[in-house]
Amino acid sequence: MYFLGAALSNIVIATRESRLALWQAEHVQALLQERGHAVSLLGMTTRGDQILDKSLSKVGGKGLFVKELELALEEGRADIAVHSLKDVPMDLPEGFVLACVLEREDPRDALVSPRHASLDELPQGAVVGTSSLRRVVLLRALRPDLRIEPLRGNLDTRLRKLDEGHYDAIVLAAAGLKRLGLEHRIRVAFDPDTMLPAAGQGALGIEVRADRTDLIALLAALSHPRDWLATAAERAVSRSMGGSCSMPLAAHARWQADGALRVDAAWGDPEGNAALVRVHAQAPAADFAQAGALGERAAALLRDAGAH
Ligand SMILES: NCc1[nH]cc(CCC(=O)O)c1CC(=O)O
Repeated sequence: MYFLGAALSNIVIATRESRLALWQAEHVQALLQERGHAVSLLGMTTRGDQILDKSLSKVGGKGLFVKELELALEEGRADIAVHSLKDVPMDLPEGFVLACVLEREDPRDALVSPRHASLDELPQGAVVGTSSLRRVVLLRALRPDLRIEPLRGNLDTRLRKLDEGHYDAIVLAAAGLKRLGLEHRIRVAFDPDTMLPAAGQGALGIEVRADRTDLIALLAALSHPRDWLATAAERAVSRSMGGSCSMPLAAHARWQADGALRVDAAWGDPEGNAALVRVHAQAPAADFAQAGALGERAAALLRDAGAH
């Protein structure tokens, strides 16, 4: 029998069963199949999927979406887990690593609204749905008059709640809408400089057990080194700030024409008493150490400016 490279017999991807999670898992499945690997999916429901009535930040945060998948890797029921990088905790549990970060989709936030074409066109006091503290503080800085109401659930649920008339507009990640063929629902994708994205937004990361060096070598073929370094800098901002999703924090890194990496970061006071803090830092980032140091510098600037 002949194998293409060092093909494993069958790679099992552990995935949540939301439409977006399945799309992402199938995307990685297709990329690996193109390279000659046999790949199947193991669908599972996580605690994060079951808790739909409370704000995530109150019930334990992003880890809720990844723990069950990690258990499947631990027990050998699956080999890899595909995550929206935005939902991956800054520090993985002992024994797990990110094997790669793929090329990033659109990192921007998008406004979705049946009647209004942009944020500026929303009437005074309009109701905007989002449960992201980052989006709350950024929206409040742009339009203090808006009534921001909680909105949870997967993408289809959120769009349904909008269509049922509970909100005048909602804010979602452009990447998720594009992946699910819902790009036509986007009224405007926000300029990242006005609605600074979350660390890792739009990127996919693949998690494996640290001892699976066979998989780590194989997955290097899917890695996008520049997007991985940029998102590493963003994640370093979050880690340095104490990195939970209960923090209203934005971090977005972009490569500059001169080859340096520029990180923009913002922090807002959830109580709304202090003004939005906004900083940026720029440096060459040839490796993870430099990208991490750049992110930490941006975090230090945030703290100097009053973020906590
Ligand atoms: N927090 C949920 C989540 N995690 C990843 C995405 C979208 C896709 C991405 O950022 O990669 C979303 C939905 C959203 O924020 O609207």
